[in-house]
Amino acid sequence: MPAAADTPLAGFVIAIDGPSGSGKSSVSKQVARTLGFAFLDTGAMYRSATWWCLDQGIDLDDAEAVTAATAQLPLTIGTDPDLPEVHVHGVDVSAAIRQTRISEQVSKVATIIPVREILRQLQRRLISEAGAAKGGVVAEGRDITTVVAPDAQVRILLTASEEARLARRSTELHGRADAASVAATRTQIVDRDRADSSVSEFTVAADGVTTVDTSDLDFGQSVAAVLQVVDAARQ
Ligand SMILES: Nc1ncnc2c1ncn2[C@@H]1O[C@H](COP(=O)(O)OP(=O)(O)O)[C@@H](O)[C@H]1O
Ligand SMILES: Nc1ccn([C@H]2C[C@H](O)[C@@H](COP(=O)(O)OP(=O)(O)O)O2)c(=O)n1
Repeated sequence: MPAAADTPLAGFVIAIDGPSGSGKSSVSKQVARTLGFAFLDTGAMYRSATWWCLDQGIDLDDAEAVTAATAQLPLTIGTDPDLPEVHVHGVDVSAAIRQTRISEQVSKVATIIPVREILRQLQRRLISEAGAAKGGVVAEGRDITTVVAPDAQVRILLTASEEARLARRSTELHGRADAASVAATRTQIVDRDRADSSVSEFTVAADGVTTVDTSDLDFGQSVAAVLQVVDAARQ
């Protein structure tokens, strides 16, 4: 359950967690579009904190400095699934936060516990505001079902085999999934998930969380599978 100080969330909340490349971001966006709900990409917030620290010349191994910078993070994040723009200090960082230099370093920031608490509070506030404005919100990340919004009406762990996730990310980054491209993608998927799993459990579903395995599903089938879980909860 949420910590005592947390106020209840507004709107219908769908929380989706899972490892890198499981389809969280793309599937959650499409589910939000279909339902007319808002969408929150919490990974983009960790990426933005990383971008901000690097921009400020902060050593990412200095946990205190990273925490202090995150506490002052001048972040604006869009919750429209068709316009999930991210600005830091007025700069549109939507593309910059997806660059390899951020992907390779974001786990350093995401594994600092006080940073997680700062972003958790901000995420709960954004989920509540977006849920109130649109009637519902799909929020995705690594700890939404367990830590940020364990009180969500729907909680889903979106998984896929390592092979499927590597092939998807390789196709996204390199336009193909041959042996060399998959090998080049491995650091961004396998190593990052290993680091991230030291602070969040996103490989095994917690009590009350429904697992949706997309290994053998195409994109449309994955969206349909999530919508089926949502429909069942709304009956
Ligand atoms: N079920 C699926 N089948 C095939 N490709 C998918 C599926 N789900 C997502 N993808 C593709 O895989 C890539 C990674 O998906 P993404 O949503 O970014 O994953 P995550 O947010 O979990 O890292 C994207 O290019 C996306 O279009
Ligand atoms: N709720 C969250 C969301 C993301 N993170 C971390 C884990 C990831 O390494 C980074 C970036 O997340 P993001 O969802 O953009 O990563 P992928 O697109 O799935 O590869 O942030 C987290 O620790 N907790």
